Amino acid sequence: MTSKDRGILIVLSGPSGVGKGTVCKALRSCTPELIYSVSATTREPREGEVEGVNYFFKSREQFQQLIHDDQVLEWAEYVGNYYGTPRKFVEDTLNAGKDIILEIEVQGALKVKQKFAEGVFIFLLPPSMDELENRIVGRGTESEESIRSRMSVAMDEIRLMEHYDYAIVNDRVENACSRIKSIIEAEHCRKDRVVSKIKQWMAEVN
Ligand SMILES: Nc1ncnc2c1ncn2[C@@H]1O[C@H](COP(=O)(O)OP(=O)(O)OP(=O)(O)O)[C@@H](O)[C@H]1O
Ligand SMILES: Nc1nc2c(ncn2[C@@H]2O[C@H](COP(=O)(O)O)[C@@H](O)[C@H]2O)c(=O)[nH]1
Repeated sequence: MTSKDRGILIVLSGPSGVGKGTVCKALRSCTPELIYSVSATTREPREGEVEGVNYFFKSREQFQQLIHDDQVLEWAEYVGNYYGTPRKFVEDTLNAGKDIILEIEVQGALKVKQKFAEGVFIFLLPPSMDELENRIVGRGTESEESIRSRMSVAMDEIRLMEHYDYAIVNDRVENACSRIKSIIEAEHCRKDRVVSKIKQWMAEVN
């Protein structure tokens, strides 16, 4: 397998509450071949969250050890907690030729971009800032303080949108999901990815 036959790394970012998790869930149900990267975090589990499904929940000491052992591809401190992407799972998935999606905040996404410039970086936007706040509040998982912090970080995150390849408004989940699906399909048809496969076939024929 040539390096070009690796899977595609897709990074989905956007402010807290915009709907990344909801859109990802919809995407995964209609694209079962797409692999989802489960992050590690030091934040407390929310009601219903399951270890290894939503996150790998860690103490701060355990998380610092992961960083020390170079086991995270990227990490960031967000509203008082650490979040990071386990490195090996991502690398193994890509090497197996499968596509993987990371649902992460902006600082981490920019670190991934430095390492995987060929990745596909998608920014999810709310229809308006009022709607963003409605969604965070409506989810009912955050304290007043957490909502304030997340809304204030959201403005800084949106300012960094220019570093992304695509920007999608999450007006309706089905629309956002089908736009992301189209992006992934188009990325599979990028000339450089296809040309490397053709070259491989030609080398095998000769
Ligand atoms: N298109 C949409 N229209 C209306 N509500 C939505 C839409 N997308 C998501 N929501 C709702 O908004 C809330 C936040 O969504 P979700 O938890 O997926 O956001 P998130 O970006 O993953 O947040 P976080 O980064 O904090 O994990 C949820 O209650 C979800 O049901
Ligand atoms: N840099 C990273 N950010 C991550 C990762 N996993 C999740 N996140 C982002 O953190 C915020 C808050 O998440 P929440 O579950 O507490 O609401 C959100 O933007 C997530 O996308 C990660 O591995 N690295």
